[in-house]
Amino acid sequence: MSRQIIVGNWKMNGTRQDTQVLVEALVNGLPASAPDVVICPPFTQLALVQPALASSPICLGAQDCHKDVSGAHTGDISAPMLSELGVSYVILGHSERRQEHGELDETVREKAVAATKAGLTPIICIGETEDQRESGEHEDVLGWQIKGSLPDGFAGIVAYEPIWAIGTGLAATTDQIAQTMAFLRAELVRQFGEAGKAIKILYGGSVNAGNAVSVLSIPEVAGALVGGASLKADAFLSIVSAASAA
Ligand SMILES: O=C[C@H](O)COP(=O)(O)O
Repeated sequence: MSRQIIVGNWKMNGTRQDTQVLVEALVNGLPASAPDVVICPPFTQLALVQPALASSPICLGAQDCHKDVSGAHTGDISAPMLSELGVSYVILGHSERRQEHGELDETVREKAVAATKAGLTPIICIGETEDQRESGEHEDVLGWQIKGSLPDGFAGIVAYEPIWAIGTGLAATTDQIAQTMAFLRAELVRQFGEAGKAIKILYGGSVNAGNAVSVLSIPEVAGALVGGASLKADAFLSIVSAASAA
């Protein structure tokens, strides 16, 4: 299997002091045989974190970007602005933005095009609700999200995050993850042909130091998108080490 990638999504957390302490611990504690590691602080911390990563293989990511390069979009940040800050990955279509901001698949797709043009690697999030999982609609929902959110020629990363597992401490079971990953791989090949085989698929949703080894050992799981556990250096480094061993 190609190198795994562990992405830490800090969400709306972190004072400057917290950030300095966390980043120093991650840089100093990163194992020698680490997988690819990306940390995604809030926008306000990007300029602070970037220099701290200068001598580290840890990459800088952002939690969203606008589809336009500039314009009358109050409160938004463009992909070129992120690129200027040394950002190389960007999370798009996270369920917390789809739900809180009514973000549509089409918007996510347009953002992915803009991010790629700016030299960023898009990490596009998809996931079903608890009701959709319980009613057996989840594969239909995920198929539509893949078809609607990923642009032609997509060469970024997909993160499968069942909404009902985010922030709950209850990750999907290894069987649920394995079945869904196999489905997503088939959908990616259906949409992109051979290129669909190379698109990395991450799992996100209550990944922690206790379940990381089992989750990251599942076929087709190319890494993890980690929320809460990414805010604690020891927990996040345990997940990174688990990826090294997977
Ligand atoms: O982006 C990260 C996902 O929302 C997972 O968050 P979590 O690890 O706190 O469940």
